[in-house]
Amino acid sequence: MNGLGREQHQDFFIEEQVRTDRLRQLFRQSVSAVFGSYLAAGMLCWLCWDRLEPRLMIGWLVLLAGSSVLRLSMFLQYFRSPRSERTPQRWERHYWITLVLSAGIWGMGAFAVMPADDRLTQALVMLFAVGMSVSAVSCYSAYRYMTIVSMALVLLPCTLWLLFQPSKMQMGMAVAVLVFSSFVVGASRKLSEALETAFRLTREIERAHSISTRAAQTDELTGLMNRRAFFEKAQVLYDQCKRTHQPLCALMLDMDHFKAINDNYGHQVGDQVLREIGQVINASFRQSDIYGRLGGEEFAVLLPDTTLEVAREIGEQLIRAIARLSIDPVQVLSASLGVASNYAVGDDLQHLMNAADQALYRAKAMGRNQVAVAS
Ligand SMILES: Nc1nc2c(ncn2[C@@H]2O[C@H](COP(=O)(O)OP(=O)(O)OP(=O)(O)O)[C@@H](O)[C@H]2O)c(=O)[nH]1
Repeated sequence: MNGLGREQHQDFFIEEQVRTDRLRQLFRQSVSAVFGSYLAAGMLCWLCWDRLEPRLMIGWLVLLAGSSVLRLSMFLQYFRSPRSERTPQRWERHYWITLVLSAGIWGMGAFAVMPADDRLTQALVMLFAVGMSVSAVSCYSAYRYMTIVSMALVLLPCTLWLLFQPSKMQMGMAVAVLVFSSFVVGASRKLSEALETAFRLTREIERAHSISTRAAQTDELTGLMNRRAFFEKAQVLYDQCKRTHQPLCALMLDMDHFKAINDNYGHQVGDQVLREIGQVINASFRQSDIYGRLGGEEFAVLLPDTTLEVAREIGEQLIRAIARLSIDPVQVLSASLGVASNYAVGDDLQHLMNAADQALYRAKAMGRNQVAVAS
């Protein structure tokens, strides 16, 4: 993937993360809406029990209870599902369906129970409907269109009916509700934009942090871990092997006569040699092993759960692989390697690395291009 392609891919990835964050926010914020909408309807029915048609109220409350149970079971499924399955693709449609159903039942129910000739009760019904629509702003702020649709479904049936009534007071109430709603819709846009910006910024900061952390831990030339990252990870591995009484071996590798390669062919060729050695090392070890470039032409590897004999054999294979490299115009390439085991040397990482280093210098002293084991 080229630079532009990678950037587009990362932007797409951030967009997906922001959508997932919005969905999580929606589910977290709106659990209370299920109880709130049922309570509001229940309270309205209780307050107006003598003024409204009981059969209609009971029918409304039963339908609302059904849609609330449906919504609650969706919330339960969402919160019980593994994080990897809480995706917008999986949940947004479900959410929309249950939202439209419950807001529709609320709005149509309020319209059905509204008496044609009792202004006080009409005002009370409108008061509760307006309260419901205001709470939609706080519950669905992560999804602006959900706010608007739920407000419309709750408010419009009663409001439109009032708008076309002959009385000035009824018409005025409807117009006031519509004007008030238009302000709420405007505010919901600002709120959802602010939320989305906050989610995007958080994700971008996380991405920048992970890029800078990776850069701080990586050796630029070879792409392997740098010295600091190697010793940080090595300490964790060393402690873990010590706790679990696992054998742990260290390999120290140093190129032979590397100065001559630089002197004879130039620094760029020297750099290319280091890059290719980095690739050989990268391809030679397990995921559980730790390896990095300690500096110059020196590399280190830690092999958990590995005996000294096996580590020595792995070291032999590594210097044979390096000797087989053909990097034009370099004629001959070789490396020396020292091996040590945590069973044979002192009680900390530094001792283990020093022992492998001393073995490396013995390999150099014995004529290079070979492996020496710490005694
Ligand atoms: N091209 C290149 N050279 C480097 C880099 N880092 C260190 N060097 C060179 O590596 C060389 C190391 O030389 P020495 O320490 O004398 O080791 P050597 O020539 O390999 O000799 P022995 O280790 O004794 O076999 C020096 O010339 C450094 O300048 C690097 O990142 N790129």
